[in-house]
Amino acid sequence: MSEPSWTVVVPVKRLDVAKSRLRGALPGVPHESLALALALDTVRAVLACDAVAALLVVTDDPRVAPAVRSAGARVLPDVPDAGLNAALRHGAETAGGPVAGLTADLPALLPADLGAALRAAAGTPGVRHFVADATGDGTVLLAAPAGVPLDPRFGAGSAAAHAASGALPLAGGWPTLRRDVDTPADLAEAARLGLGPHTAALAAPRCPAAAPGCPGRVYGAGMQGTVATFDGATRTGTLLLDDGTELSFPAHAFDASGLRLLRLGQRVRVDRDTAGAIVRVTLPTMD
Ligand SMILES: Nc1nc2c(ncn2[C@@H]2O[C@H](COP(=O)(O)OP(=O)(O)OP(=O)(O)O)[C@@H](O)[C@H]2O)c(=O)[nH]1
Ligand SMILES: C=C(OP(=O)(O)O)C(=O)O
Repeated sequence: MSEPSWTVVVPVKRLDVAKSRLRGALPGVPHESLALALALDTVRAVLACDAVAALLVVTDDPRVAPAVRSAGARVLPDVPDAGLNAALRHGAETAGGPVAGLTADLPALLPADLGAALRAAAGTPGVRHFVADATGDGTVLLAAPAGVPLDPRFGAGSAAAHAASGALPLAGGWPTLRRDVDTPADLAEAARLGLGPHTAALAAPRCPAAAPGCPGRVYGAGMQGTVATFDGATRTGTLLLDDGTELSFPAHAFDASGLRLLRLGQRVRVDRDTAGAIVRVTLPTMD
């Protein structure tokens, strides 16, 4: 485990105008509540990441600010209120030290994926690094070492823009980091990876039939699968569920099992809470 050193800057647009391509994705859910849930699940993962020293959320939204503040973030006003890159520059100038800009639409983000990317970004000193989104066109993370301006170029085609500006792409898999959510199809993909509790709480009740691809798909107590990967250092891993989907599990879900390790191929049961968050990965025979 490395020293936490990064300040992460997360810009959050005013909820009434944010995530316009997602409008109506969850019938019956107010759009602002969905946009807020995406941001809160992103923030939750950032704050749980062992490579992160501080989180700055740049926002003027009256619901976002108190919610992220009580989660442990520092809130900065959206100065100069000139879009995403201006907000990121404002946060980065306030930060000092190594700083990373991260989008607020990563509801499946696992702290281990973010931590691995930040550690990789520290690999080439003096250079900015970025992580492209799942399509390869956009950017989810831009990281600058101490003393190097963040110089963000988010927006359409930002992966190419960041590369052209001298930033190096990071090649790790990190599926939960690369899964930004702009459209209903993206939300279904994020659900396949495992939604954070805020988004799952909104999505789950809308999908009682647990249809494949449904954004709210939830595996209830008793869902079984086998261990596909397990990292003893982070206590996280992935499962291959019996319905053929892959599911990442966080450290606290492993810790709740009382087990000392998981073996690849081992059969396990997944317990989730009513909001859909994975609370325990355990042996099928254990209560
Ligand atoms: N503070 C701040 N954040 C912004 C602004 N514009 C975009 N963002 C944030 O930047 C990130 C990436 O933006 P997009 O994915 O394009 O999100 P969006 O503009 O809300 O979504 P669309 O309306 O669908 O384009 C999200 O975390 C947004 O909340 C802005 O003007 N100010
Ligand atoms: C802001 C970006 O795009 P999107 O709207 O696809 O999240 C980006 O990828 O830089």
